[in-house]
Amino acid sequence: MSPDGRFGELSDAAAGSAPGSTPEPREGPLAGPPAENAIATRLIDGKSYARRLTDAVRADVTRLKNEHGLQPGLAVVLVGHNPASEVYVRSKIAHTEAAGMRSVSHLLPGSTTEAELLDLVGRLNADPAIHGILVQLPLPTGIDPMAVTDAIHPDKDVDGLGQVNVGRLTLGLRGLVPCTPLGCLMLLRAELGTLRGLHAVVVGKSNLVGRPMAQLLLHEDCTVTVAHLHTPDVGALAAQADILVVATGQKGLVRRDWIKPGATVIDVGITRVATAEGRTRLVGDVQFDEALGRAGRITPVPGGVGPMTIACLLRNTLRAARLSIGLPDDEPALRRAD
Ligand SMILES: Nc1nc2c(c(=O)[nH]1)N[C@@H](CN(C=O)c1ccc(C(=O)N[C@@H](CCC(=O)O)C(=O)O)cc1)CN2
Ligand SMILES: [Mg+2]
Repeated sequence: MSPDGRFGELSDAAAGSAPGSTPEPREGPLAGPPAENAIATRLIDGKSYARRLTDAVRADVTRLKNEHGLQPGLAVVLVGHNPASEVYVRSKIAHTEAAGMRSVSHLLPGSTTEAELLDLVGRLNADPAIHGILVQLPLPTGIDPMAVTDAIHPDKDVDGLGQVNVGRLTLGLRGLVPCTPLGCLMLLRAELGTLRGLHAVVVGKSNLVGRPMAQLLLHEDCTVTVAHLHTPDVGALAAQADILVVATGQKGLVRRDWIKPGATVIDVGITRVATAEGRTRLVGDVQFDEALGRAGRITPVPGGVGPMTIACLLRNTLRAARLSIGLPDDEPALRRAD
């Protein structure tokens, strides 16, 4: 982000807002209102934002190949058989290839040891054709995720989870930012324009989402409250939020009275549940039907935050490749915390 707190040109364009401007209310799907005087809740179409970001990345990849003979390469590592992780990894590989990047995948058995995984990461660190390395989480028990994410070279750490990139984000220095919170921020900026002065409540304190999300919102000059499942009366805190980001993995945690009327709600949770018809469907951490008519804007599940995670992964990989040959960073530095 630039000194005025905005993302660079690509991110702004992809997320649909002109640099420095507050976007006009735009047309989009409106849900509700279920009752008179209720708010017409706007659904934030993450799929559409992600498509635009992915298109922009694909165009930049073509330019990078034509002008510099460089094809960005992403290595994805999956250990063991977790059905959800297998879906995400397949999707990452397909999107990487569709963006014109080189995709390398390592699908390892659940019996893989931490030492074997660290050895693979070391080889990928040394491979000049690989610009981004991603180890899919969660890892099987017995492998320390911190040790593995931290073994990835900081310049190839496209998940932004290693100590160096976490430190850079905290200090407001340029670095690679975790994909899901980066995607949430792009959605928020595109929908709301400046976030300065807004009260953001982040429910969830994971290294993957909650903590980096809070840091990003602080850099936007939000007042940030971080709550989690052990926070007493978390609903009353949430109800003070102009921006409510929920990333707990507790399906349906957020009820209607947790939402300040008109607030923007970003639902990061994804849980697969069985339906009465014997099928399955995905639900978020927010009781979606209760949020309609109450929230000003909300990300649906599916089709909200999830697609932005993969689009931001492509964006981070492109950035890592450009930086590897000394091209200027098109993502301006984060604002430094005072
Ligand atoms: N190393 C990482 N591991 C994990 C990450 C991550 O960012 N890095 N995030 C999640 C899983 N994830 C990507 O890995 C991910 C989750 C969800 C989606 C997504 O597009 N969801 C869709 C629905 C997909 C479906 O039908 O199942 C949506 O919400 O619309 C993409 C990526 C944990 N692990
Ligand atoms: Mg999630």
